[in-house]
Amino acid sequence: MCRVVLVAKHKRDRRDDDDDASVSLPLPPGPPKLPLIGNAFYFFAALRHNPHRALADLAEKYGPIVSFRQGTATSRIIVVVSSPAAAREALGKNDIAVAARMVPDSARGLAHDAGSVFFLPSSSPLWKQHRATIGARMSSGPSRLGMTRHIRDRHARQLAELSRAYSGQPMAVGEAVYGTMVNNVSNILFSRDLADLSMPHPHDDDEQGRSRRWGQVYRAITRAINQDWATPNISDAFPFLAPLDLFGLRRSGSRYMAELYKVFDQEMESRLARGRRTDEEEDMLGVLLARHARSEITRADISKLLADIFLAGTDTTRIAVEWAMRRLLRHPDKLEKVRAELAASLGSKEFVEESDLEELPYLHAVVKEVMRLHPSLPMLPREVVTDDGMSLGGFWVPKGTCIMVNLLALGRDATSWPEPEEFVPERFLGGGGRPLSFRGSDFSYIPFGAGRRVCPGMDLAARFVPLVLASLLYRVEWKLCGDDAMTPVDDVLREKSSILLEPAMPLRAIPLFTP
Ligand code: HEM
Repeated sequence: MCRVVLVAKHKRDRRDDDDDASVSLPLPPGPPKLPLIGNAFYFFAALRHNPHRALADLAEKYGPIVSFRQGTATSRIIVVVSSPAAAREALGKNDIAVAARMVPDSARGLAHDAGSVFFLPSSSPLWKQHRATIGARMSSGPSRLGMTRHIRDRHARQLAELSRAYSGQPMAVGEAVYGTMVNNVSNILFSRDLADLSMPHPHDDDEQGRSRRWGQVYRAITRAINQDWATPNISDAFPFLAPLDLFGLRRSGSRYMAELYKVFDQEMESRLARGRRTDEEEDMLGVLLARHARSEITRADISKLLADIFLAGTDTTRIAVEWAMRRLLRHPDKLEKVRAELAASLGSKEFVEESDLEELPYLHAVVKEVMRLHPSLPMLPREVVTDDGMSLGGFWVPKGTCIMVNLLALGRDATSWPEPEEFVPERFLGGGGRPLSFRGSDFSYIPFGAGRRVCPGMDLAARFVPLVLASLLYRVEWKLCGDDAMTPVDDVLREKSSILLEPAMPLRAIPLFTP
């Protein structure tokens, strides 16, 4: 984009307080800056809890493209994008300019960012190599995801058996689903179940037992890392203080990340010690170790990649299923439609399989509607990397700016979605509905992002989330537990946010097996 033209066009709108005098274009509007501390108060106070909501309030006040600084006039600028048109311009037209992510100081511990598929810029050869490795195992097509279909069927069946075994007793639905997601990802990574998905023993009810059960020990680690990465940090607002790590977030991030690396290191050690079995040659660790043997990747970078995939692929999918169950249990008519579709389509089959999914349009519509209302990753973070910055909605966005696309706001945009707050899966069905895909072409609906940094686990999630949901609902009726049933719906739908957006109230419900 010709900067001179933009300079001329916007010269009269210039905001002197914000930028270098050599850049004569206005920044997007935003909250006023206080003397000395700039926007620091806003950054720390407003963004601490449920930032997507605070940022939606900002959009109400200042429009769909808003800017503020993490601290004083020299701190990093954050630009929040909250409308489909602005998102199209940011992620579609400016795809190359924003093909990187801001690295929070908390992610720099153990130099995680330097080998991370999530944080490396897309110009990095290592990022390209990582994306190719993931693409080879996880994109759709008979030779890729198709090869691991039997593993997903096995895990979905295990979850169905577990909920049937719980018949008549309260079950922590999200915890069981998390264990299923852990096993799905750990099998893609190294062909092994990390979580034990059996019924708990009576002695498991102590603290230790609970953390062992259903992979909860990993959930605690991934949660802590997500929380550290999301917490507004003084080291980011005032980079000259970063070496002191005053909030301790880098130290804490390093500690939890080291625990995750340890899991993958042990897998590598044992495989190197005993040699690969043939069934392991094609899993991600097999491919990476073969590359390591050719000196194409270090062991440290293998751990970083595996940690990223584990972090990105487990709780995101668990959250989607937990929201779907939460919504359906409060909408018995929609729940009944899903169950009726399953019964009609599956007939006398014992368990749902991935091959059944094509015949279940209403189930898919439910999943899409859930991801519209509750995107697991509500704020899509990018960084402007082009030297000249970029123009966005008639504003100037300089290099180094962190762009946050508010996916929650896009999914609830009233100009794109009639009755945006209502749970209406039918809007995604044909015949007057919007049969949208997840592919990121319609910017009112991009739960997996868009452009070159689009989620590489999208095809896997688009298969596994409906399969897991169907496995919970097929031949099982669900009843809310007493407390949950008495809680008003607004409280039940309250959100808790770190990097991810999950139900504040974990779902406990009673399955009733109907043979
Ligand atoms: C419901 C499930 C999921 C949702 C909603 C989700 C959403 C997202 C979003 C919004 C992004 C940012 C995309 C962008 O910047 O344009 C992302 C990135 C990513 N996701 Fe997912 N994701 C899910 C599941 C998965 C799974 C199952 C995996 C892998 C097993 C995965 C791996 C990744 C990775 C590695 C990235 C970083 C890509 C990069 O920066 O190049 N995700 N995801």
